[in-house]
Amino acid sequence: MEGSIGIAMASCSAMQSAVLASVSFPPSPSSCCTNMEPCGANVAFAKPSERGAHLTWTSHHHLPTSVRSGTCTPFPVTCVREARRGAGVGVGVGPATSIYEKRWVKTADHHLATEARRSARTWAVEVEGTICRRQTLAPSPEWESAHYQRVARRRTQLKATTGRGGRGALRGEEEEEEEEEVDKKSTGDEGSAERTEGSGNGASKDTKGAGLSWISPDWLTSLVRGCMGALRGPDQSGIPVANAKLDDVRDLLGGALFLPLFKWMLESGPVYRLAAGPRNFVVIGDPQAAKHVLRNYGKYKKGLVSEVAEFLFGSGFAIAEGEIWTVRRRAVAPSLHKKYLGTMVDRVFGACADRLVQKLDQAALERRAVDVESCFSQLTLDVIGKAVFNFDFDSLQRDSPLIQAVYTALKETESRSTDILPYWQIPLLCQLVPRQREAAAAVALIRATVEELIAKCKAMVDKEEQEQGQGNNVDEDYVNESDPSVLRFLLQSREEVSSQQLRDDLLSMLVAGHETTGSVLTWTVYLLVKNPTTMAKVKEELDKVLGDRRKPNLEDTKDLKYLIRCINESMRLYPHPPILIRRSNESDVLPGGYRVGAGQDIMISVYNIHHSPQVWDKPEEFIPERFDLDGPIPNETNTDFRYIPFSGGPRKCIGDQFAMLEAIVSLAIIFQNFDFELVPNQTIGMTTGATIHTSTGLYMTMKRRERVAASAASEFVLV
Ligand code: HEM
Repeated sequence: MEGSIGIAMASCSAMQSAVLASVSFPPSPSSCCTNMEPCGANVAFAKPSERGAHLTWTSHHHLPTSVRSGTCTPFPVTCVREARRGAGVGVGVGPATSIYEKRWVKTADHHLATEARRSARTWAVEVEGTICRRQTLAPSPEWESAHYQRVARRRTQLKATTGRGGRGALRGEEEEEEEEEVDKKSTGDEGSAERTEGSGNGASKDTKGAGLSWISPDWLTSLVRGCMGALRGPDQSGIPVANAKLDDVRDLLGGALFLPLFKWMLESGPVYRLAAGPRNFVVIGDPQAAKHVLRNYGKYKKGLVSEVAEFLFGSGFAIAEGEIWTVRRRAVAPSLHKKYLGTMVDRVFGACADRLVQKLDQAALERRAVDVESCFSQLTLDVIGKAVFNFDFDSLQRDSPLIQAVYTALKETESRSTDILPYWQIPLLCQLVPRQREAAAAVALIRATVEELIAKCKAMVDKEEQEQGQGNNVDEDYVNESDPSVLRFLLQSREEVSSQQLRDDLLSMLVAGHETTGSVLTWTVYLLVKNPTTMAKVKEELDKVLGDRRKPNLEDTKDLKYLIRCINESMRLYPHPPILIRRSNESDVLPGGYRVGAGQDIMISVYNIHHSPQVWDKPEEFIPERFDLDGPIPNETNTDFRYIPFSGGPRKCIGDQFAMLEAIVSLAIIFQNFDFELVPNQTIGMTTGATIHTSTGLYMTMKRRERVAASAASEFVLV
């Protein structure tokens, strides 16, 4: 029913929660579980060859029992196959030590990786007779583009000198391989014979208009072309169509949705059409077009995102439209006022970060590696629990099923946005499909938790009012001393609101404020640990501004300018969410002359804008100094929408200041206390829920910093 894309997604979403690990070819016994924690549920292997031949297991259930049970017996990789595009599995089969496929597959591990990367094919790994892993290894767009241009140039030269420039003109094994790839790039057909002259790097960019750009060879694009052409006549939009291959789409569905979008931007330009089956998206990677869409909220609504996330957010204002959104945003936004933020800095952010320090302290003593991504997810859940509900999830100390539930639900929203058929609108099917049952259970858990917290707070407010006869008047900067939470503010202000609406609004805050900030912390730490000079500057600033004090206050946060720039730069490189979704209410023309029809689904790829070489110098490099230290904190307005990590326009994030303060305080406290080191030989892949996650965790070891080692005792008390 779902079609191939839906099926790929169903299995992928199940895979996300599965144990992921890296292996090398052949896996070495000594690599097993080194430096990883803990064995069993988090089995990981990290032993790359020098050429990076590690591959990732994506299905826990398919791992051999010995591994699943955590005994970690080394196991043989018996066979590697190539899964051919569109043809299922099973072309070349051979033992891992002598893999062959057609004429070019070599024998040892690094050859496999090189070849797989070069050809961007889908590889499957078979262990004990079971296919464990299937993943496309794509070459980097830069490599790919340079590579194919080089081959095309050489062919042209040869043609000029010898009159022969077609297939077979270049000699030597490697050259033949290159030729074959050029052919595939040009024609989109693996078995095809002659390449089309002049199709160079294989991109089907249409510089003259959309009509020509419908030349995409892939069947999906062709299908859409046919359907749209039949329904609407020739395309007049001026929007080129990305040359999306089925393998690209598989990748897109399996993990990091935003990565192929970036690849296609390099091929097709900053605004292009993605014809993913019957649904098609206009993908925007241009700041001016993004500004136009985000600022004109009347013309562009949330659209698809509201449809696919309704099962989670209900009528919560994060996805609501029209009157409900206007009224509820107006009611909730004032709760995050300046005095409230100061209270959070003093009483919540520092206290929660200090708990993390205690947890890391233990690991440092035991010289144990820790998955800092999980730690930050726990930290931010604890923070948002206190900040919104005055409830202590204490997830840093004990497992909270809520974290997994939030992740499962968000992953489901992402999956729904690219399912070919919205089968999840049929209640009966939802009960039958395991992915839907999991999602429903996750939502039920989140809702029950929020309802319980609201009920408790309501009872408290009623009791106090009975005892003290308090009125309903709430000042603009009202903060209840014993309970400074958003929930308390809202109950005290006695807005007319149904319990269900209140539940959905607070659930919106819980979900929107938890994963996002956790991911910002994760990637900022990652980038800083990878850039020791920058990290040294951060620590120097911390020592200068805070001295021996371990508790930054609201004023201090303004002086931690370099740390703030590091966070800004981290959110440029890793925006959360990387894609914003909108739908046009009416026909419109985007800056650049691109025409969109009414009802057009749109993806604003924040990732594309933030990584575009047309927008940023050295876009792939981590350079906090690119943002002037004495200038304003970068935002959508002062960068003219070149930098939009919190979106822009009326639906901009309401928690931006909250999140920045939380990140500054948490990182300040953590870096005051520890020096971090990356566990070597990890593959840090990316995948998405609503934010960018690592695909296998981010493992680090840490040491107490000398200067604070003596004062390990906590200063903070969580109120
Ligand atoms: C660094 C952390 C955060 C990032 C990167 C972030 C990012 C965003 C972005 C990009 C949007 C707009 C989505 C769109 O335009 O479609 C958004 C909306 C929203 N965010 Fe955040 N957010 C963060 C933290 C928070 C926090 C801590 C809260 C709550 C305390 C929060 C609450 C919300 C809400 C309620 C919305 C929906 C607003 C509306 O539609 O009116 N966010 N966020």
